[in-house]
Amino acid sequence: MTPAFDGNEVVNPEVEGDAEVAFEGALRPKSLAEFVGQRKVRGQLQLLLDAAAMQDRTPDHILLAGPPGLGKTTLAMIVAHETGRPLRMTSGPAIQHAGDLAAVLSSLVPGEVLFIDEIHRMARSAEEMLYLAMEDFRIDIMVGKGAGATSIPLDLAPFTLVGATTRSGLLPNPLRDRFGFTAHLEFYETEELVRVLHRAAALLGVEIEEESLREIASRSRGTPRIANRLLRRVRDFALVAGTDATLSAVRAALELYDVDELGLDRLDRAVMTTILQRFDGGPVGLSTLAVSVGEEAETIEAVVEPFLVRIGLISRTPRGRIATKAGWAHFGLERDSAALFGDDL
Ligand SMILES: Nc1ncnc2c1ncn2[C@@H]1O[C@H](COP(=O)(O)OP(=O)(O)OP(=O)(O)O)[C@@H](O)[C@H]1O
Repeated sequence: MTPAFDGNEVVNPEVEGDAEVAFEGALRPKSLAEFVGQRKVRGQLQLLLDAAAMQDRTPDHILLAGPPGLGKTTLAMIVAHETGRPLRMTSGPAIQHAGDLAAVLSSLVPGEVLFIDEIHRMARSAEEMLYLAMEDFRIDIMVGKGAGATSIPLDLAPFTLVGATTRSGLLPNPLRDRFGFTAHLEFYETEELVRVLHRAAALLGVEIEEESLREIASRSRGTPRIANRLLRRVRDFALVAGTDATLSAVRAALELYDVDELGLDRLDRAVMTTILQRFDGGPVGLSTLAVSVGEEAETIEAVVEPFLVRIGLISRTPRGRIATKAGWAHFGLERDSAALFGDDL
């Protein structure tokens, strides 16, 4: 279900209207050479694809792990494009029974790239079927029930599985072990996002100055998807205001959309102020935090936390999340004096 538009869709990777999806599709790089950043992963992937091509076989299965919007779907598409094979896309939540997976696997053509997004959310029974499929390109189809049940082996066409997950820790070891290569995607540096934005601005025909691109990049939570969306919001802002996309237009647009100088959005700030004020800096457990801000624990863990940890505003401890010195400072608070500020920062 697509949540209602609340003016914050620009920085919430969970919200995707049709226009946003079409926009993303148009901006996706088609080859590894066009893919910005993630230098190490690109090199590793290139080697894997080249070796498979030299031996005329399907590339090993690939697991892509990392927060939303860093390019997992894009990389899956690139694997298909670079190998010249068709791509089949599905997602963990769509595979609720082993039969759902059997239907997909049995219809793959030789060499096809199968992309399973959110692979950690697949049904357990399907996971077990996938082990055999990944290893031996074979599945066992169960026919009948109870004492009369028999399993019929079915050979599959060789395929490359590309799995994507925001929570690789949730994948069972037997599944994780069957991937020949796991790529951990990292948040992007500002300079890399500037390159992503240059490319997007050229493709969208947006005229924008270098310093404006840099400002957008530095406030994009290290995430290309967010950078591209902010660019679109800035373009809209400049269009409606009848100005160029100058630095001051960028700042005004980002202020309008509640994106602060570090790129924190409304949910990031809600999490931070809850830790700082309601729990006096923590430690606070994930589920308590999720209830307090009215958001799913999974969203907090996969979307909000990785970035707050990366920029050093919180740290994760066995007892829960705690605000760091920098976290207190960013909100103009100090631990001892925090209690004086009440709940409405
Ligand atoms: N390295 C990159 N260079 C240029 N553009 C990128 C790069 N990575 C991602 N993008 C752009 O960011 C957008 C989001 O990327 P993508 O959908 O691949 O992310 P994702 O990791 O699959 O996210 P999710 O897990 O939420 O599906 C796309 O429009 C894509 O063009």
